[in-house]
Amino acid sequence: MTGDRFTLESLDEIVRTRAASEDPGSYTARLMGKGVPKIAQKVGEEAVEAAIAAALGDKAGLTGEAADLLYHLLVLLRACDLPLGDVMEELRRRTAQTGLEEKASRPRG
Ligand SMILES: N=c1c2ncn([C@@H]3O[C@H](COP(=O)(O)OP(=O)(O)OP(=O)(O)O)[C@@H](O)[C@H]3O)c2ncn1[C@@H]1O[C@H](COP(=O)(O)O)[C@@H](O)[C@H]1O
Repeated sequence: MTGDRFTLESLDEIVRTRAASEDPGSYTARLMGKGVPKIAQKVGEEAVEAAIAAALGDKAGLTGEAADLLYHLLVLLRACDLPLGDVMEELRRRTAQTGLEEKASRPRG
């Protein structure tokens, strides 16, 4: 049974609907209204909080911070008009090689 499966795509669909809503009670709509730089800042903050929770061995904290991070990343992708599917396709493409092979194929900066 897959009907009740909750995936990143499910959350992305919720974000899409709420971002387009003009509901004053929607955090998503309010955040979208603040623009890309503010949303990007939130992603950075949530990433740091998740990293700190992990470093402290705080598994419950990491669960919450990782959820915050993934949610805010989806809002950022939407604000940048970058479909989640494009990111998933990039991840799918990388499954053809190991992580170290992929790293070696990156242009050197
Ligand atoms: N998954 C989430 C989710 N995770 C975290 N958050 C919000 O992200 C915020 C992060 O908290 P912070 O303390 O870091 O930020 P803050 O102080 O509230 O905000 P700033 O003043 O820093 O901008 C909190 O307000 C959380 O409620 C989320 N808000 C919404 N969702 C999902 O989006 C759906 C739609 O939400 P609305 O758009 O609010 O209807 C919800 O039903 C959920 O499924």
